[in-house]
Amino acid sequence: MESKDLFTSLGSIIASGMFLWAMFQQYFPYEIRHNIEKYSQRLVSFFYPYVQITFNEFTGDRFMRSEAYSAIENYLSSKSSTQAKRLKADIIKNSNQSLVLSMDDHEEVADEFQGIKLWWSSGKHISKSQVFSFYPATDEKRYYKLTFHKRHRDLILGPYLVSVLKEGREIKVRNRMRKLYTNNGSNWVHVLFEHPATFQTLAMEPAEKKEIIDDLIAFSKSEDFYARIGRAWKRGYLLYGPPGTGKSTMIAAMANLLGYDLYDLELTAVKDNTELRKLLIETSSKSIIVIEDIDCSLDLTGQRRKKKEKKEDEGNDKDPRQKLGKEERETNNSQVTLSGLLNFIDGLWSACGGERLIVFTTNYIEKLDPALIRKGRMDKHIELSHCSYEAFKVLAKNYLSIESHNLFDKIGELLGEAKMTPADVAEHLMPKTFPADIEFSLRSLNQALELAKEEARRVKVDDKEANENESLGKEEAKEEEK
Ligand SMILES: Nc1ncnc2c1ncn2[C@@H]1O[C@H](COP(=O)(O)OP(=O)(O)OP(=O)(O)O)[C@@H](O)[C@H]1O
Ligand SMILES: [Mg+2]
Repeated sequence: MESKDLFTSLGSIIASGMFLWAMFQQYFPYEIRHNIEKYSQRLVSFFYPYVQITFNEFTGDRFMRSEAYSAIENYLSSKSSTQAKRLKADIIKNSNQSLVLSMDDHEEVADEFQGIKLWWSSGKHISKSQVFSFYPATDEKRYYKLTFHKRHRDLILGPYLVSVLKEGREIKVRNRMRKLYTNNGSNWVHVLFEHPATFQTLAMEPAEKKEIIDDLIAFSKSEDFYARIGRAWKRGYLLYGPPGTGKSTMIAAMANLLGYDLYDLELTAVKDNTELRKLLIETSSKSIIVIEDIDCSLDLTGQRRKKKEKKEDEGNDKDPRQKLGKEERETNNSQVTLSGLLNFIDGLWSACGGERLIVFTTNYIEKLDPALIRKGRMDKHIELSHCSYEAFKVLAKNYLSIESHNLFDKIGELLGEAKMTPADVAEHLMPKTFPADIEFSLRSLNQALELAKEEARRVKVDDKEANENESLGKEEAKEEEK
């Protein structure tokens, strides 16, 4: 028998003794009773050197489940599945529909922290009114009880409980259903986020991919680092490249890698900076805030575009159709400004909650205001470009489950000359029959690449001719001038 069990039995004997005392207490005057209780408590704690802490499922507010209780439940789930004899099982509705096990009522599991042994037990109180009810007891109050030796009090109450709550919360985040939020005007609405993209299925150069994954994981683990250097725990990414190169796919892969929620912010639907601030304050920690096509969603080019529009409008005022277009544009126009957006990235609010990634995407990096993309705001710039041979191999593995084929070399060579996006390559590799006709898919891609190469060559010749004609024209003009 373990020493803790021995003490537990001793404790029960003493408790029984106390019960007997209680039976007689009505015959004793209050002072004597009080003294007896006081000394018996001391006696119990003298013989019973363990400390017990109870974590109730509901504290205070009956409808709010205690955060500590659910963190402990998650923390204990892996220990319960290996140690407890009776378990409770539940399905968590995340993308994997995983089964989560926890210990049933009145079970006990042991844990160890820095060589110290401690015990967690589960139990429930049933409120008196429910005990004799014919209906299922709904007023059950569950709790976890932690027992440890009193000489470890400081260590357990400090570092151990902190680590339990932290790990429990992390498990909860990993298991929870993640959400994709979109802004409907000034409110967020959400659906379950179930995008299957992962970095494994993302087609890009392996070294570059590894660098991004390492960067993301380092960010997610660097709470203490950001606190130490006095910066808000956030990081900005700018993804740029032509359409169909995998920018949106990479964002989904980021969310899946880190287990973060996604906030897809449609800036054109935000009325002004105040509304923007409200939306951003409502975002939760462990999330990615995405603004796609940043060059299209905001008048980031400042005065330039305004002037251009004004000029256009001056000329068009007489045409009623054009006028309608102008009015529409004005009503759709968001009043969010570049400085409002910069405030959102650097502002004080961004420190609330922490652990946020901010991702902008654009097809035209050169169109963006330098203030927006300077280092510190957008910490990492990632270019997603045309499909390379390495990227093609990932796609071939994803779509056709092949890692080599005699057409691979030819396709690799053509990819170097013809510019094709991963989206186009994927379209050719997508099986058109079941089971997939590998030969057909690769040949179709090969053919498309030949055509693209020919087209690229023709464009090059046309450009060259145009340049030659231009310089010839200039020379002729000079001659004429002479
Ligand atoms: N690098 C890639 N790896 C895997 N699949 C890709 C990649 N790039 C594109 N795809 C495929 O092409 C489709 C379009 O890609 P995606 O939407 O990510 O492009 P994008 O860069 O966001 O384009 P846009 O600039 O138009 O928003 C995706 O559904 C995906 O299946
Ligand atoms: Mg996209």
